[in-house]
Amino acid sequence: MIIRTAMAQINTTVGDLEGNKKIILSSIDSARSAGAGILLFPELTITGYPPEDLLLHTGFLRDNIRVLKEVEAYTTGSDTMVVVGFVDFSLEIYNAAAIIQNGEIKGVYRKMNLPNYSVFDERRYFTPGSRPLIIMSGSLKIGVNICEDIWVPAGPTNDQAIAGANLILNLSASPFTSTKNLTRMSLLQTRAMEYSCCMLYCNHVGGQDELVFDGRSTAIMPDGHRIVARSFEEDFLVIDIDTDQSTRYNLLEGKRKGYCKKAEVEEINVIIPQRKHQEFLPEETYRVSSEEDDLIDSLVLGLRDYTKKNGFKKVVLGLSGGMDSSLVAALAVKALGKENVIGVMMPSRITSDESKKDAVELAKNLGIETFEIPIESVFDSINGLMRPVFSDRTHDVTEENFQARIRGIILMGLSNKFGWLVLATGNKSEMATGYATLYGDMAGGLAILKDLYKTQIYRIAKRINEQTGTEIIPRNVFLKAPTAELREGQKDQDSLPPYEILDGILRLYIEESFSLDEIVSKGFDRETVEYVLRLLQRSEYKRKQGAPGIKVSKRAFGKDWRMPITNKYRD
Ligand SMILES: Nc1ncnc2c1ncn2[C@@H]1O[C@H](COP(=O)(O)OP(=O)(O)OC[C@H]2O[C@@H]([n+]3cccc(C(=O)O)c3)[C@H](O)[C@@H]2O)[C@@H](O)[C@H]1O
Ligand SMILES: Nc1ncnc2c1ncn2[C@@H]1O[C@H](COP(=O)(O)OP(=O)(O)OP(=O)(O)O)[C@@H](O)[C@H]1O
Ligand SMILES: NC(=O)CC[C@H](N)C(=O)O
Repeated sequence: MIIRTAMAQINTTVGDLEGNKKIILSSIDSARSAGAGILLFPELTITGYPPEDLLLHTGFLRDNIRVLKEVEAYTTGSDTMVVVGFVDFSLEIYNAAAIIQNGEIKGVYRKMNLPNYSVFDERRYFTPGSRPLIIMSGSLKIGVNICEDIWVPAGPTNDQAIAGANLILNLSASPFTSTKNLTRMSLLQTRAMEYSCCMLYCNHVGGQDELVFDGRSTAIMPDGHRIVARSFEEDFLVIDIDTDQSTRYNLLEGKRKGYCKKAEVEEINVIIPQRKHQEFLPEETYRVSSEEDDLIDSLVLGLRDYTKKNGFKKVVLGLSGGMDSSLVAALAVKALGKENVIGVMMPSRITSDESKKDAVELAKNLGIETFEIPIESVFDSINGLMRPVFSDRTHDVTEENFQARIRGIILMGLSNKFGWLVLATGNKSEMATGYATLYGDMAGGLAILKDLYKTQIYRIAKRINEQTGTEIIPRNVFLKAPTAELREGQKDQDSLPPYEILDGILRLYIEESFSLDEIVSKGFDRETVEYVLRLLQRSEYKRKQGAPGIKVSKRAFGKDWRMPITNKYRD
């Protein structure tokens, strides 16, 4: 049996019910013109994902149902079966998929496995569904399920396959991490091959606060053949699926034989149009991108969507001539175009000529507008103002931080006056150790490097230069030692262990949850590990007040990291 299927990998926006509806309706038009019998959307299509506490407002829930009804009405006169995500609402709420055809909702599936780990919080809101769903179309059986349903062992896919499903439709909102593509792809391939099923997996794409969804929606056949949509951008895949391939593989390999018991499933009937010939079965299109390319693409999409979806056009940042601000500026230009990025040089008497030269060269290479606003007079003024109070106390970190805070005031002033979003430049190594000034260089709306260790930052910056084929980020920025330039001769490495060691320790503690002793057993010096973990533990208060970042790792500071501030436990 040949079915023409379409997957709409779309970039919806949380809470933009009308905007999302427009995208859904236009995808329905595309599916109709393509002659598709099935059109699949990502998880919670109507509300966007994750809607978080909007789900606690009945007005929002009702508006989502109203939009669903409008989508339902729009399908009148068409036999394309549309599978769209929405919030089902009847006293309790369910993360659900509506199966709609010709102006009628034929059935609703409620997600059974609600993820509640990492960045997911679905049990805070949703009640789990209780029954897998099968769509019957003559001898064709199609299972519908939602994202996490396919990740768990013995989930609904299992029951649907045992009940005879030869095609599985999964609506997904699976956020990017640097290792997710490999895990996800091998999972999907395993499911398709273990159940001898054809599978359509439609993932969301776009940035939503600290999350980035990378798309890569996938059609996968029982022989493991994969057709994958574009990453980090919208896409519309049309594929003719021969569902008999599932039947043949099942007979050949006998995987479902012996499962005579009928699984507990709900059945609905929908007539799905068939085709005579398989015209669209693209070549295998699965490709593995390099970690650096994926990271660049995810940061660019995360920054672009955060900026646009929050109503900003331009961004502003302090340009120090150091690596962090150089990389943020380069990524911002990739995301928004050079005309929408403004760099501000704010030298003090400590700022070296080398730093000034590097900042100017970077700005020139990127072609961005710059301002130079020296901070010396304000610094002198605040020192004068405080002299009677500080009396004979020696200069220390207080005065260092004044400089960072003056820069924060200037950037926020530019933001207020011109409506530019301030980009903070802090990285994960700094955020972990508290090596940043609260209300100073931590000021800003979005900290795009917040989930990248300093050692990764150098690799990504190198890759940006390779991609552009020029030294956009000047060579000297790579060569000189990192410095906060808040006191004469200061180097990061005066306060922190070398970044290779620091990042190694942090990664084991944050991403792998190792204990102090376990980290030491990996070959790190005990005193250094103790020092790093103390820094990490005592700077929690800073992270709680910092700008959101973009999650790209297994565990990011943000939704994924909920350490108490007041905490006496020491490893
Ligand atoms: N548990 C807690 N809960 C709430 N607040 C707490 C707190 N513990 C301290 N505090 C507050 O925090 C203050 C200390 O924090 P803060 O004022 O930020 O200052 P602090 O952490 O002492 O100093 C900032 C450090 O970051 C370095 N830095 C700054 C800027 C850029 C870079 C760079 O390379 O990128 C590095 C700088 O050289 C210095 O070593 C305390 O004076 C106190 O007011
Ligand atoms: N002279 C300066 N002019 C403008 N902004 C500055 C200046 N010094 C610091 N900043 C801002 O404060 C941020 C924090 O400084 P920091 O030294 O950590 O970053 P960096 O100089 O970009 O990188 P690195 O840490 O590799 O030297 C900078 O990224 C920049 O946005
Ligand atoms: N929305 C979901 O159910 C996502 C959970 C899933 N494990 C993922 O990251 O892909």
